[in-house]
Amino acid sequence: MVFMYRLIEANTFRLLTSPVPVPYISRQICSGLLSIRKMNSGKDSASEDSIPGGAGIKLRPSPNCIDWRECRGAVETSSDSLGVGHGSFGKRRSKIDLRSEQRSGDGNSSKFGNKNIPVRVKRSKSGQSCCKPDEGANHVAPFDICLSGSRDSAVLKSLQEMEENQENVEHPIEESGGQGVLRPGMVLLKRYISLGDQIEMVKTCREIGLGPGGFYRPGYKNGAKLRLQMMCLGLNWDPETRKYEDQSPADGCKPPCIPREFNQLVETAIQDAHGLLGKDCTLSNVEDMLPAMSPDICIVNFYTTTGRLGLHQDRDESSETLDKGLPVVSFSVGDSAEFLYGDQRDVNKADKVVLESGDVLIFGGRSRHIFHGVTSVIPNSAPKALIEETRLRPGRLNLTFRQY
Ligand SMILES: O=C(O)CCC(=O)C(=O)O
Ligand SMILES: [Fe+2]
Repeated sequence: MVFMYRLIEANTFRLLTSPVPVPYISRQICSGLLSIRKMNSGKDSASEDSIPGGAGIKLRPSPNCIDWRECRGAVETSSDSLGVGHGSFGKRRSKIDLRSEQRSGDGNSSKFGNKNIPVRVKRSKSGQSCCKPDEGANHVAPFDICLSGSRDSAVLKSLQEMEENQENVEHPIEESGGQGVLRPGMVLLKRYISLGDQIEMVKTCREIGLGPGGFYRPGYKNGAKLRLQMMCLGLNWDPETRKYEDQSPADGCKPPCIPREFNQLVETAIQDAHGLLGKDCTLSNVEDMLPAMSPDICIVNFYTTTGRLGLHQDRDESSETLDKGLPVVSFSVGDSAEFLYGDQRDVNKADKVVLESGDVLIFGGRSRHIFHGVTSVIPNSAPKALIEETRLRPGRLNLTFRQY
């Protein structure tokens, strides 16, 4: 009943508008201020399942993005559910201890919050929404990255298939080359995120993703769609304009904030990557190879098992960020994926690595402009306990953090 209400309400609140270029914006939404000044209008051809690059604006992100915990419109978890925000996610590690953590008995621990209690979605007591979507447009309910109901046949089927699959399949960690420096400025931390933190990350993304500025399927004006669901935190990235803006094209809402715990984990991961790079005695300053950064943007993608993303460069951040080579930090959770990367937009010339649940990939410095993409998601490869705890749909959650 509550869920029905939620769906009806979501349909009333969300709308789908085609992304419209906003050359000059000075907008105030929910006390957030952002100014965008158009610098140039360089434009490449946009195609389905690729994210073309092209920096074109100068903007100043506001620290006053929506605090999704206080202002999440129709979505609220009960006080006994997520417990997010009270933990110390990401603070716990200063040394790299990767493969062992996820495999060992305590690998599912999380300081992020209470891990055992399922997410419960209900209407906010206040019914408050920071966002007043426009009226009269198409209404689309946000995409739910988790399946509802523990007895959902899709969950049971997925768990069963996963069990069968994982009995036969060799673990791809060895095939994928393990962790380390993949190329100058590009570091892979295998199984870096503990299972407990992965679980909390899924629950948090699910909760934010069901609220204002949540998951939707991005596309272009010509009707082509990316083969993924997306939600942007901090600032919204628009595939049509390839610009960062202060509202989501799906519902007109201001993007929710990046949870503090996510940013802490990013910072710790960069420090640990520096630790790895520091083992190379010829490097006098690891920051020359891989600069540090403070993320103010997080693009959260969810790929179903047929999802993918064409080769592209991430080059829509500010010229300062790009010139300094401030890294993109990517978290993978759920099913594994084949990730391609290389110097050209050519799949035949690209290198391949399998990104598994818990992996952190960092590319900055001389690798900041690499072409990269996801060619396939490997079905039934997610950790079983993650699916059991979160009911994450078959597929892969990916979070990429950037500094504008
Ligand atoms: O899913 C991934 O691993 C990559 C995502 C990505 O490249 C992006 O969002 O720009
Ligand atoms: Fe990218």
